[in-house]
Amino acid sequence: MKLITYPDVEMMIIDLANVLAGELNNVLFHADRVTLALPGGTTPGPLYDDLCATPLPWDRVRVLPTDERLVAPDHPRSNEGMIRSRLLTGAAAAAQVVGLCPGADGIEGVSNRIGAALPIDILVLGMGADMHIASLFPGAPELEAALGPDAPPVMQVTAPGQPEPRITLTAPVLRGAMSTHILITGADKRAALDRAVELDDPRLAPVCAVLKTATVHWAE
Ligand SMILES: O=C(O)[C@H](O)[C@@H](O)[C@H](O)[C@H](O)COP(=O)(O)O
Repeated sequence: MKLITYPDVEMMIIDLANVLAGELNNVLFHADRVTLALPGGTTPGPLYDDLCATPLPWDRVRVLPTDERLVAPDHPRSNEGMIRSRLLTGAAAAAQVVGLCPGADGIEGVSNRIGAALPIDILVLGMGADMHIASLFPGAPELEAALGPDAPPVMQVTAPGQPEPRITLTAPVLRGAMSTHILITGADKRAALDRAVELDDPRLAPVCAVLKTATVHWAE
């Protein structure tokens, strides 16, 4: 794990947006398309506000939410909706979002749809103070299966304490990313990160599924 500590959140956002722009361009230098997996939640919005202004061939960028609440894309709690409103604007309006919201073809259909966008090239994750990433929550009955080497690429899971069930990319897909960034702020999440490093067990701290190869970006 590499940990970068920033003097403030604004500096962290500016730096990470630059890093992501560089990584996206590097992939696009030798590939037709690039898959960028992004979290929902409240932290990454300002990152998307910065990133969307980056001049790059956004029409060759596939954006994959790391997870989704089981709500319609136009619902205020939708991660896809948040990503569309904060990232798919300006230069980045031409990017393609591959959503996780199941249609009539259910989770099978989601799995088929995201297949063409895998493996992930560049992964950005948030983390909860309970050490969850995406919607891999400690204590969820489906966690063991979602962490396993034979997990399907995407699963519907329980999210303890959350208002609705979730759809999440599973650990093998997240671990398969070429580059992984974890974006966290505040003392609670910094303490949670230290706890995860100590536990070193994804069944107790799901972030451990990707931590060893991740760059963690943190500001108070
Ligand atoms: O659906 C979601 O909410 C996210 O994908 C989730 O994994 C998020 O990254 C963490 O819960 C941190 O959320 P905050 O950024 O709101 O603290």
